[in-house]
Amino acid sequence: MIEILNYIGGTLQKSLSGDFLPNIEPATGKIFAQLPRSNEKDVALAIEFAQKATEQWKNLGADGRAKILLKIADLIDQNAEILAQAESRDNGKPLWLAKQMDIPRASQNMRFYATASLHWSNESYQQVGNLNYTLREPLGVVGCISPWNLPLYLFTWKIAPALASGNCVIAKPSELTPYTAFLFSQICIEAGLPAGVLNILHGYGNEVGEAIVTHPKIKAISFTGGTRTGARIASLVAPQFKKLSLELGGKNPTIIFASADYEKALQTAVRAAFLNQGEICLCGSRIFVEKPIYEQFKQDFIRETQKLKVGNPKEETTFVGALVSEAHLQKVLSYIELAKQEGGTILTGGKRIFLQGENAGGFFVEPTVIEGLSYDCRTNQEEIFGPVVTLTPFETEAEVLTYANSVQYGLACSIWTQNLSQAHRIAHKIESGIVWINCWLLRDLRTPFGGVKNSGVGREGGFEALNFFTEEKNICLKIE
Ligand SMILES: NC(=O)C1=CN([C@@H]2O[C@H](COP(=O)(O)OP(=O)(O)OC[C@H]3O[C@@H](n4cnc5c(N)ncnc54)[C@H](O)[C@@H]3O)[C@@H](O)[C@H]2O)C=CC1
Ligand SMILES: O=C(O)/C=C/C=C(\O)C(=O)O
Repeated sequence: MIEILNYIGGTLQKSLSGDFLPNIEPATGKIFAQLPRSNEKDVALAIEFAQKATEQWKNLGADGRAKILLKIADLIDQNAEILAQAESRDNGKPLWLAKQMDIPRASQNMRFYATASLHWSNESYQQVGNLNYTLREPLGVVGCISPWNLPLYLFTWKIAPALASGNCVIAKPSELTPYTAFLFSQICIEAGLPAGVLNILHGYGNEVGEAIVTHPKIKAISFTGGTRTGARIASLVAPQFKKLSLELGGKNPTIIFASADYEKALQTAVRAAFLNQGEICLCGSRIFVEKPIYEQFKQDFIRETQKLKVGNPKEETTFVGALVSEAHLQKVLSYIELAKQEGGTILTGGKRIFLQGENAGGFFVEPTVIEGLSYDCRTNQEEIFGPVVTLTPFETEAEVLTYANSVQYGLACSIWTQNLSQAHRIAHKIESGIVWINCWLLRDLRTPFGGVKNSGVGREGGFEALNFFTEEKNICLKIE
C-alpha cells in the first residue's frame, strides 16, 4: 500500500490526527494508496511554517526564486515517466495522455512562471509636475485548491504563479487524485525549496479545504473545480474580503458551419468531446452543426466515436480510460438516463462497460452521442463532465448563438468556419471567456484564461496570475 503524506514545514508527515483516507485506482476499483485526512489543526501548523518562511522567500527576489522553480521544472522532466504512471493510475486517464499532456504541462507551468516573473514589471504614469509609480507586493500566505481531472497540470498552474510572485502557499490537491502532488513534494525537497514555502495538505474539501479557505491568515484563494463548490467557497471568503480566483465548470459549444474544413472539424470535435474521458472543463459537450452538413457529419461523428477504444489506461491504443470514481460514473450514467427521459436518442454508446481481468471493477463508460434534444433541456444545460455529447442542427447564426449562449456557463467555445467575418462575428457575440477558431485547446500560457457567467471569476495565465497573487500600491510623487 502506497502511503501519501502531507508536506508541511519542509517535511513529509501524516495528519496530526493520524486519520487517513483510502485512495482508489479508477481502472480497477481497488484501493492502492492511503492519504492523510487532514483538518484545521494541520492547516494551523502549515500556516505557522508558511508565515515563518515569507520573509526569506520574498527576499530571495525573483531571480533567486526562479532558480529554485526552474530546478523543480527540471526534476519534473527527469521524473516524467514515474509521474505519468502515477497520474494515470490515480485518475484513470490513458498513460500516453499523462505522458504527452499532463506531465509536460506541469514542468512547463513551473518554467513559464519562473521566467515570467523575471519579465514582469511595475507601471509608471508621468504628468507635468508629478509621477505615479506602482509597487507590487506578495500577499503573504495564499491557498490553492485544485481538482482531480488534470491533477498535477492544474496544481502547478496555480502554485507556480503564487510562488514566483513571492508568496508562501498552502495547497490542497483533490482527495481523489493526491498521488502526483505527493511526488511533487518530494521533488520540492530535492530541489531545495526552503521549508514552509510550499505546504501540501491532503484530505476532504469540506474538512481541510474549508479550513484553508476560512483561515484568516490566508490572503487569497485560487480554486479550480465544480461551480457548486466555487459558490460555497465564495460565500465563505466574502466576509473576510479575500482575493478570490475561481475557475469553474463549462458546457462548451462546438459550432460547425458548412464552410468548415470538414475533416479537421470532425476530428477535432471528436477529440474535444472525449479527450481525458470528457473530464476537462474545456471539452466541447454541445455540438451544433449547420443543417446542410448535419446528416453527413452525424454519420461520420458516430463512426469516429465508435473507433475510440475504451480500455486499460496502460494500453497505448486506449483513448478513453476510466472515469475518476464510482460516484462520478453514476453521475454520468444518470445524465444518460435523463437524456432518454428528455426524449433524446442515443446514437452510440450509452452504457457502462465491464472489462475483464484486472480492470473488471473499473469505472468505464462508452463514449456517448445523443441527438434529438432541445437546446434548453437539462442534458443540454448542466455540466456532465464525462464522455457524453449532444448533436444539434442549426440553420442561422442567430439561432446557433441563442443555443450556445443559453447556458449558465461561459467558459470556452470552438468555432469552425472558413468565413473569416463569420468567425469574428460569432466570436464577438458568444458569451465565453475563451474562443478557439478552427482549433481547440491550443494553449499559449501568456493569454488570459477563465470564464464568464457561472464559469468563474477572474483570469489565470500570463501576468494576470502574478497580478492576482500580489497587492498593488500606487506612489505619487510631486516633482518641484
Ligand atoms: N475543472 C473543472 O471544471 C471541474 C469541474 N468539476 C465539476 O464538479 C463536479 C463535482 O466534482 P467534485 O469532485 O465534487 O469537485 P469539487 O469542485 O468539489 O473539487 C475540487 C477541489 O475542491 C475541494 N473542495 C471541495 N469542497 C470544498 C470546500 N467546501 N472548500 C474547499 N475546498 C473544497 C476538493 O477537495 C477538490 O480539491 C464534477 O462532476 C464536475 O461537474 C469537478 C472537477 C473539476
Ligand atoms: O490551462 C489549461 O490549459 C486547461 C485548464 C483546464 C481546466 O481548468 C479544467 O479542466 O478544469
